[in-house]
Amino acid sequence: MKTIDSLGELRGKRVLVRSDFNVPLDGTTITDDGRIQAALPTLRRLVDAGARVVVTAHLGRPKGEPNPDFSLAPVAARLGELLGQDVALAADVTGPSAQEKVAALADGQVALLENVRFDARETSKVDAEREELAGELAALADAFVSDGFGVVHRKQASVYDVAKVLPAAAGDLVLKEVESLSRATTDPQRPYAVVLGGSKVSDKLGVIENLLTKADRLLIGGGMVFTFLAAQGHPVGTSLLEADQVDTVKGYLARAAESGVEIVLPTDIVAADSFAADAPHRTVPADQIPDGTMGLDIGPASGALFAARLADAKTIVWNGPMGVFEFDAFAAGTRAVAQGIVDATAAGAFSIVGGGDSAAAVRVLGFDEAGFSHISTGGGASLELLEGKELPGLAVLAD
Ligand SMILES: Nc1ncnc2c1ncn2[C@@H]1O[C@H](COP(=O)(O)OP(=O)(O)OP(=O)(O)O)[C@@H](O)[C@H]1O
Ligand SMILES: O=C(O)[C@H](O)COP(=O)(O)O
Repeated sequence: MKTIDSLGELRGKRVLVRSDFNVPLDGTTITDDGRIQAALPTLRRLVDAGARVVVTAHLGRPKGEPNPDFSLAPVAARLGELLGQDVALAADVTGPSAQEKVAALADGQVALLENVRFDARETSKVDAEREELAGELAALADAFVSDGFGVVHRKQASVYDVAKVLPAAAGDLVLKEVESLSRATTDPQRPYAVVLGGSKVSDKLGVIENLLTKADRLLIGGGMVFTFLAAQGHPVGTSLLEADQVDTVKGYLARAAESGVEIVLPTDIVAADSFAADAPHRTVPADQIPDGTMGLDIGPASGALFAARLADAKTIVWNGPMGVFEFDAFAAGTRAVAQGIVDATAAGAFSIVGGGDSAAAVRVLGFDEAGFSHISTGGGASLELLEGKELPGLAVLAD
C-alpha cells in the first residue's frame, strides 16, 4: 500500500484524513476513547509536517441526515485535548461551514468535519451518488490519508471513492493493523485458537465457516453460544438465538469433527430472569438452561475451561465478549478469557483482540493493554481480513 511518504512535501498542503471515531458514548460522554488515541500517531505526524489537516469520520448509524445525537462534537473536544490544540468542528460535511473551517486552517492545524453519515451519499449503493460526495470531499484537500481501519471493509464515499480522486495513502494505524493481523493469517504459529462471542451472531457465524479451514480450536462464547447449544438439541430458554442458522451450525459441527478442528463450547451458563444489571441469576449446566431464562454469561467452569484451552496456544484471535460484561454480574466470563489470553501471551503466544466492544471490555475491566500483542480498532474489518476477504478501503490504496 502507498504510505504517507509517497505524498511528498506536506507543509501547507491540505490533507484529508479518514479516521474511525465511532466511539461508545453515554449521552455526550465518551466511555472509551481507544479509537481516538489510536488515530493520534498519524494526525501528529501530519501536524508536525506542517499539513493543514481535515479529518472526516462517522459516529453510529444516523440515517443519512443530520441528527444531534450522533454529532462528533464530543470527539472534537477530546481530540483537541489529546492533540493539545483546538480542533474546529464544521457544522456540516462538505457545505459552507466545512469550506470555511478548512480555509481558516494554518499549517499544522486540525479541523474535523461533522459526521459524514449525516450525508446519505456516504453509504449509498449508487456509485454516482458516492462519487459526487467524494468529489466534494476531495475539493477540500490536496491529498487523502486513509487511517480509519475500523471502516476499511466499507465501500463508502469517504473510505473508498475519495481515494480514487486524490493522491491517496494508508495512514500509520492502517499499516500497523494490517501488519499485525497478517501475522495471524499468513502462516500462524500453532496451536491457533480463535475465541468468538458478542451479539452480532449472524455476522460472525459466517466467519466460522472460513476459520474451520484455518484455526485448530474455536472457543465459542457470548450470544453465539445458544445457536450451537440449540444445534446440539439443548434448550436455550429466551437466550439470543439465530433459529434459522441452527442447521448451518450443525453443518459446522460436523465439518469440525471431520477436519479435527476442536470446538470448545461452555459447560455452564449464567442464566438470568431478564436482561438487566440486577436480574436474579444462577449458574446452570449449559445443556439445562431453564425455560424463561436467558444466558447472559458463560459460567465459572467454562471460564476455567476456556483459559485452559488457551494456555498452550501460540496464536490467539479474540472477537466478541463472552457475556454482557457491561453489567458487573455478567462480566466474569469475559474477564476469565481476557486473563487467559494475557497469561498465554506472557508464555509466548501472539494475541489479537478485535472488535469495538471487546477492546473496550479489555480496558473497562482494567486489563493492561500491554498484556496483549495487538488490540485492533477494527471489529468487522479485522474479521474480514482474517477471513481473507479483499477489503475495498485497502484495495483502493494499492501501490
Ligand atoms: N449472552 C449474551 N446475550 C446478549 N448479548 C451478549 C451476550 N454476550 C455478549 N453480549 C453482548 O455483545 C456485545 C458485543 O458484541 P459484538 O458482536 O458487537 O462485539 P464487538 O467486539 O463489538 O465486535 P464488532 O466491533 O464487530 O461489533 C456486548 O455489548 C455484549 O453485551
Ligand atoms: O464500529 C465499527 O465496527 C466501525 O466503525 C464500522 O461501523 P459500521 O459497522 O457502522 O460500518
